[in-house]
Amino acid sequence: MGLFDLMAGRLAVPTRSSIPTVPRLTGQRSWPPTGTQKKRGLATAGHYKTPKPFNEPNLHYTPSSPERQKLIVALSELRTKIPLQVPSIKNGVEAETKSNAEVYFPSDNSSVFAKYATANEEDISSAIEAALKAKQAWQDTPFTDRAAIFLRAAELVSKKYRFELMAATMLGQGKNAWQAEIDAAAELADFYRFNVSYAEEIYSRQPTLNEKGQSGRTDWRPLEGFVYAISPFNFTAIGGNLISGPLLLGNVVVWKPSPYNVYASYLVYKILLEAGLPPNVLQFVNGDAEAITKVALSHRELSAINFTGSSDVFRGLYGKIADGVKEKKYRDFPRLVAETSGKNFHLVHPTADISNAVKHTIRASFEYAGQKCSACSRIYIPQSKADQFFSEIKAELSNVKVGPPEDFESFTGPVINQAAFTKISKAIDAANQDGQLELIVGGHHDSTKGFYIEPTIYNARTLDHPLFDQELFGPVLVAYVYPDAEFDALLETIDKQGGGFALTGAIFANDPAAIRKAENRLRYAAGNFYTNCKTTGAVIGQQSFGGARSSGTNDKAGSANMLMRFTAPRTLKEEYNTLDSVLYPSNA
Ligand SMILES: NC(=O)c1ccc[n+]([C@@H]2O[C@H](COP(=O)([O-])OP(=O)(O)OC[C@H]3O[C@@H](n4cnc5c(N)ncnc54)[C@H](O)[C@@H]3O)[C@@H](O)[C@H]2O)c1
Ligand SMILES: N[C@@H](CCC=O)C(=O)O
Repeated sequence: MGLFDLMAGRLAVPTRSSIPTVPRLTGQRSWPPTGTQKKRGLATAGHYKTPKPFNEPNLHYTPSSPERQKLIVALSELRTKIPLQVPSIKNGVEAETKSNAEVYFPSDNSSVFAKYATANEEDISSAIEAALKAKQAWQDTPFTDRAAIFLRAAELVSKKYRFELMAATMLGQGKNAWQAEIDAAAELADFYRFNVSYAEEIYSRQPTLNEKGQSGRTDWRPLEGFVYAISPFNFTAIGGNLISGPLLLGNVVVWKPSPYNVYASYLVYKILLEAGLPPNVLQFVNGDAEAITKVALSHRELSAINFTGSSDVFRGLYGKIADGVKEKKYRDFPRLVAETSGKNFHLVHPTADISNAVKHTIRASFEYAGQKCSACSRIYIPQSKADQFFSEIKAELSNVKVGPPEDFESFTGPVINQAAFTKISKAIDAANQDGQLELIVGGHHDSTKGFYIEPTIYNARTLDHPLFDQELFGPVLVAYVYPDAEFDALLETIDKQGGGFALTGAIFANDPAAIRKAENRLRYAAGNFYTNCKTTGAVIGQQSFGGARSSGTNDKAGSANMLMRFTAPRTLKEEYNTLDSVLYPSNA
């Protein structure tokens, strides 16, 4: 089955063959392009329109569905290869592995999930130089061909490798089937398809006015040096996206994924090679985050950072880059693009449908153990509805199973690692003893086998409790019950608290005036604000994603705006006439 069959929408039957190791990739194109490939590119004349992007239809993994069967097979096949190996890669080929680091299963903390090769300073410098060397050929590659690689990758993600990517995401990151589906299958494919159309949209932005006898163009150049992408553990799609926007626009990228997502990221890297990405255009490096970053941030040709992770890490990067700029270390002022932490809120109005608000809150706070930057971790409930809210949420939570990702009944999985478990369990232990907090539900943790935290809700007696400001990144929700008449004043408090973050927020109400009031007063409290809907679950192409204040640079993942940050536009003007004289008529 070729690319065009896939693009025409004919479904490939997912095969259960696993992704081959890097040197044995079947579909990899040779690079630089051979004579034939070059000629084929040049023979194409016309303005190419990329296919209209669409959201990958979700599969639902119901008990007797074929997709559940395929996923089970993929999980057991992956398990036969444990511990999974992630080699170091040079020039797109597996290199001799110098040292190995290990990561454990979040659901089984005594078993190694994957081993990965760590790069030393010299390896990172070589990776940067190799990327820079590959840059000219890549940026000269017609957009049609760059786009085709990502469209092909979207097909590989959503079909041939769907279940393998999901299995890696489930075992490595502790996601259940649905969470893996919306991340590693759907969102990743969506990013690739939509980014192609965003890039096309940018390229089509051209001057519309010209003097007679002149023409103008905008040359949407890639940035001049290299982009350094650093991705978090919690979404396989985020790493895949951080690299794809810059690459599509002709940039070269050095990618350092999270160690806690290392294997799924490796699969993404290999899929891109199989889809035809020239090997050196993307450098996949693993190892000590600070050491790798030190080399990248010392390089004169660092042109941008594309970061997703915690605000504190980003603050450190920002500071180091600012120092470098002051010292004239860089040729450019490096672009800083970051999506970071949140302390996201649900605001329940007295007119809200409480049962609906309860269900959305459980999904927003406890799906994937609260490890989404968008997870709801603070909620404000009107006094008149508090009893109903708490009793319904307790009843609903009694049906929520906490357990390993491979158990299809599990709703809340483990948290990612020992550090996360220690941080969250300490906070719970302290909260359980805190006279200002009433435990509504949960409050237990257990790391005997995996890193499990029970979905936990506290009702705070005061609005100034520190839990309203601290991002725990776990399944812990703090509530405040407000007097119904104090809704307006509460809006001011919600805006001010939340640790300075401003990522996502939601109001549940059936009063249009209250909804508009909240939208207006909370204008800067969230980059994504939803009505009668949970704070999580932005869909690419529908809700571009990101927040300002301490939640990032708000360039919005899933938008042309984000891609724009990785271009250095050049303005071109051409005159077709000659000058008759130096002096202007007004000089007479
Ligand atoms: N806003 C968003 O879109 C978004 C999306 C996902 C996650 N997040 C945030 O990410 C965090 C969770 O992810 P995480 O635990 O992987 O975050 P993290 O900040 O610990 O790590 C993110 C990345 O930075 C690297 N890193 C860590 N320390 C570094 C250092 N000193 N120098 C350079 N790189 C360093 C890590 O290895 C990883 O690749 C949460 O705060 C969450 O809110 C935000
Ligand atoms: N975009 C995702 C969150 C990504 C961060 O972890 C959502 O909308 O839930």
